[in-house]
Parts: sequence; structure tokens; C-alpha cells
Amino acid sequence: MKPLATGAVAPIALVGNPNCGKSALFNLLTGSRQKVANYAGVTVERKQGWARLGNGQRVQVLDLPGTYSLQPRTADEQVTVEVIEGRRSGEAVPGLIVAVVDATNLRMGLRLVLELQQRGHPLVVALNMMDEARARGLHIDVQKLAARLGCAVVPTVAVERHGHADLLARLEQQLAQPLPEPLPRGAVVLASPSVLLAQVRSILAEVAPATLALKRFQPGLDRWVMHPVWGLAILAAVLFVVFQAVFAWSEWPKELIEGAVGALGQGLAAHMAEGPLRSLLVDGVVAGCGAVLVFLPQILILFFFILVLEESGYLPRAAFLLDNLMGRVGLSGRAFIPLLSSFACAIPGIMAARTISNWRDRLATIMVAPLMTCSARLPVYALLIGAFIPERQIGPLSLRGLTLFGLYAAGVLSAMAVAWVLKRVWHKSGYQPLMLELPPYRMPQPRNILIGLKERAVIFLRRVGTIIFTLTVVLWFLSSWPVPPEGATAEQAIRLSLAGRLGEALQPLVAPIGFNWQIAISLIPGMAAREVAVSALGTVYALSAAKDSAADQLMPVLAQSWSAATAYALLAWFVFAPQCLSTLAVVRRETNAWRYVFIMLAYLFALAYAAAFVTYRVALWLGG
Ligand SMILES: Nc1nc2c(ncn2[C@@H]2O[C@H](COP(=O)(O)OP(=O)(O)OP(=O)(O)O)[C@@H](O)[C@H]2O)c(=O)[nH]1
Ligand SMILES: [Mg+2]
Repeated sequence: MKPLATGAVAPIALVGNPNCGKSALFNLLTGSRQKVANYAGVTVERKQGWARLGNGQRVQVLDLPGTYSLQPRTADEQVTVEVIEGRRSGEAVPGLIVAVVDATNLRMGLRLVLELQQRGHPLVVALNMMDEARARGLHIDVQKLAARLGCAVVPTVAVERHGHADLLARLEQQLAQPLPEPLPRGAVVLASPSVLLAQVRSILAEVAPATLALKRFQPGLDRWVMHPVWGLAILAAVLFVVFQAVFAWSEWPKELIEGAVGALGQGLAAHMAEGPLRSLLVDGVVAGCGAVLVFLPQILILFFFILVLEESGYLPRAAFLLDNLMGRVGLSGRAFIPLLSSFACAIPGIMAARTISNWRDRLATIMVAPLMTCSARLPVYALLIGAFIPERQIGPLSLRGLTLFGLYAAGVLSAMAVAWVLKRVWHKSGYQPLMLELPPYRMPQPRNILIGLKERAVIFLRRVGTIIFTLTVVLWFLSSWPVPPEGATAEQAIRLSLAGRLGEALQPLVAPIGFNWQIAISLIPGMAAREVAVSALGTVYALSAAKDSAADQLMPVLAQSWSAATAYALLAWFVFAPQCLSTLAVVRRETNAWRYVFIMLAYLFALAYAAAFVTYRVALWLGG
């Protein structure tokens, strides 16, 4: 517990049940862009920001993972309890807690409020989701509630622009008064859960009697969505539409970017004197970064669907549907959302596994998360599909969309298989039933979707501008030195370069799985960021942005120089490997052990090699 410097104001912490709107409120108060989505367990870390009060004073605000009680059962709840009790090293105890309560679910919310009060935390209650409560005809006597609780209660609507105005005013008032001294240790007398519940009932009977009779579960749409047969059919259809759209909608924006990259390369080539600098810019930077950039539309389309699904409230329902299936292979139904987040990137997926209380379940989820197809793999898939899968319709379906769906499915199925093996190895038994609250369906807000897409675009562009840029420059250097002799062809020049020699040295290793030396080179930078495999192929095939955008040229070049068997083997390789380094770092942090990092690395490489080998041999045998 760190004492505060004189004059400094202790931070305000937002505490409440999962999915009650803490992060939405936090974003309003601080102008941040924390992730808001319609399911429990979105926030798994402590986040901080600054709010400016009406009098100009700045106070620190903390957004915390949701929790139902102050007895933590999961790693994310643990974070919340540690922060509010000031048990994190180097952090002050929050001076004031804003207890966020979902007005449509007072029962669970008030229970937590009473628990906080018992422990002597100074409180302001934010009664959030008042718009939904009103729409459902729920009347809550706010004044009476404040009187019963003995603290301020402020209605808020965290999805409206000024939905936090009253709360801000109230915070200003509250912070102007001296804060009460925290209760001395030992002075806390905790009531039993049943006593707490009785208190909540008695408060509800007085301030909102209608809630006592309110049912949380609304049939209707859910009769179809949660149906054991229809529900699965709907889920399959939803996923299928997503993959079709990734190809069908991306054509023209892709051409637009290709055109721009091509024009930039040609412009540079025309205005610069021949020499290493021109080659670096045109063949290295523009060709390399451009080759990755063209996949932006496809990534955004994928994210558009993920964001809509997250906001609608569909995800926890899908988790329930699949709970049985996942339980059979040894994953908890709770693993569904972390695994789905891994479609974006394994890192948030692995962190979201904090919401799983059982350590073995959590570890199994972490271990298989990298098998879910992260968005960095999309460019590699899209490139190879574009080069090797003909544009053909099978009924209403495109063959390319179908292939992409198949690759994603291969990732999911192998994750299930690995989880099943882990279950055997660990002799795991004891199925734990899934307890998850179903949020109401919500219309996704266009504003939130746009913000989410912008965020994604920025992350992707930042990757292109930093790691992909750097690797491209390094690779350009390695493939241009030593300077080839006069009259050498482009292919000879690369073969003689450092990169070429490295590729040849590695080739015996990858020859059994059908890879040539060019592929061997591209796999190395692909380990730091998978997308770079695409630009690296551009570099080793000596494509220059001086003629046309490199991505455009790459597909025909690959189609010509590789056998289909090689291409399929490379696709199979990328379903499993290589692990990107930042994922491994997060695995180390979340499991606190190097052991799991090495196990993960080894099993993924082994699977990748085996899968590529089998694919290559089978494709050759079939005459690929
Ligand atoms: N209608 C309405 N929706 C809201 C309100 N506040 C939040 N939401 C929605 O409720 C959902 C959950 O909001 P979040 O801010 O992510 O909730 P959270 O409490 O941070 O959730 P966790 O991080 O999972 O604990 C999102 O879909 C929000 O758009 C509100 O006042 N009214
Ligand atoms: Mg949150």
C-alpha cells in the first residue's frame, strides 16, 4: 500500500458485476477507448485513465474486471479485489469506489454493493442501463434506494453521450468532502451470503418490487438460437457467411490499394537515380509493406463480423450451445469466448482465459489458443488461395471462400484434438457445468463498430509501419548482399545473397515437406510476424514495385513456380506454425512458467511439420 503524496487525490475505481457497463462508463469519463462488448469477461486487466471534473480537477479512474463478489474465483476477479484492497505493490488504495449496477439486474448488483459497504469502502452507486430499465417498464425509486444504502445513487446511461453527466457532478461533490477513514483491520464484520441476500430482497421489495417477479431469460429468439439442432445450424451459417464475405466484399478496395501501391512504386522508380537507395525504397519498402497492406480490407471485413457478433449478445449463447461438445474434448464452455477472440490474435485470447476458474481448464485453453486462425495468417491464406484455388462457384458458394472456411475449421478441429489429448494426459475428469449469464440481445451501435474497426486498422497499419517494415528492410539487405557479379539474373543474385545461402542451408530440412529454398527464407521472418512471409516471398522472388504492385505479381509467379502440392503443404504448415514471438511472451506471463512456452513451441512445430508432410505426400499422390 503506497501512501499518497500530499495534495494528490486517490484514484476512483469502477467496480461491478460483469457486463454492467463499467468500461462503457470508463470510456465516457476518461475519453478512452477500452473494449466494450456484450458479454461477461471483456475486461480482464486493470486499466487506468484520467477524468476531468466540472471544476477542472483531474482524477485518476480505474476500470476493473467484473466480479460477482469480493471472494475471487478467477484470475480476473482476483485483479479487481487486489486493486480495491490496495494489495498491488506500488499502487494506492482507491479513495472512492463507483459501484456500477445494472438497473435491469439489481439483485446481483446490490449484493456486491452491500459487500463493498460491509468492508467500509466509500461508495457512489452508478445505476447504469437506465434506458433499458425504462424501456422494460421497470420502476426504481432512486431516492429510496439511496436512503436504504446510505450513499449517493446516480442513474447513468453509458451508451449516451452525456449519460454520465450526473455522475461527474456527484463525484465532484463527493471529492470536495474529506473522505472517510478506511475501517481499521479487524473491524470488518462480514455477513453470511444468505444474510446479504435477505437484505437485498428487503431493499428490492421497497424500491423496485417489480424486479422480484422479473424473469431474466427471455424466450422468443432464443428458442431458435439456443435450440440444440437449429442453434448449431444457425451458428454454422453465421460463420459460413463471414468467410464468404471476406473474399466477396474485398475485391474493389483491394484493387484500390494495389493501384495506389503500384503508383507509388512507379513514381519513386521514375524519379530516383538507379542505385541501392532506390532499390531499398522500391523493391524493399514499397514492395514489401505494400504486399501486406493489400490485405487490410479482408481483415476489416472479418473484424466487422466479429464486432457485430460481440455487440449483439450472441457469443455467450454460442458458448452454451457448444458447451457439451467442448466438455467432451476437455475444454470448458467458458473457453469459447477466449478461443473466439483468438481469431483476432492469440494474445487477447490467452488473456481472456483468465475468466476460467479451473487452472487445468485455463491452461488447456491457453495451450490451444494459437491454433485458432489469427488475423495475421489471413494474408498468407489469401495469397495462396488466390494463386492456387481457381475462382469457381459451387452453387451459391465460392470455392475460395470454401477453402478459407476449411482452413479455419482445420484450426478449430486440431485445437479440439489437442485439448482432448491434454485431457487424457492430465487424467482430467469432473465436468464443470457452465455458469454464464446471458446478456440481452442488443442492436450493435454503428459508432462502436466504427471505433472498433478504426482501432483494428490502426493496429494493422502500425504493424506494417514497424515490425513488418523493419523485417522487410532487413530481408531486403540480406537478399541484396553480397552484390552479385555483373550480368547475373535476378534469381542468381538472390541465390548468391546471404538470404539465399541461408535458404539453401535450410532446404534439406524442409525438402521432405515440399518447400523450396525461397519458402525456407520466408518462414524465418514469418516467425516474428506471420504476414511478413508474404512480403518475404515478394523479396525472394525479386519482385519490384517499379512495375506493378508486388502482391499483384506474386500470385502468378507462385502459381507458375510451385506445384499445387507445395502450396497446400505451406497452407497446412501455417495452420499450426510458426508461433509468433509475442504470443510466447504472453504465455510465459500468464502461466508464469517457461515450461509451457517450450511445450507449446515444440508441439506446434511438430504438428506443422507433420501436417505439411502428410498434405504434401497426399497431394503428390493425388497428382497435385
Ligand atoms: N442500453 C445500454 N447499454 C449499455 C449501457 N452501458 C453499457 N451498455 C452495453 O452493455 C454491454 C457491456 O458493456 P461493457 O462496458 O463492456 O461492460 P463491462 O461492465 O465493462 O463488462 P466486463 O468488462 O465484461 O465486466 C455493451 O454492449 C455496452 O454497449 C447503458 O447504459 N445502456
Ligand atoms: Mg469492461
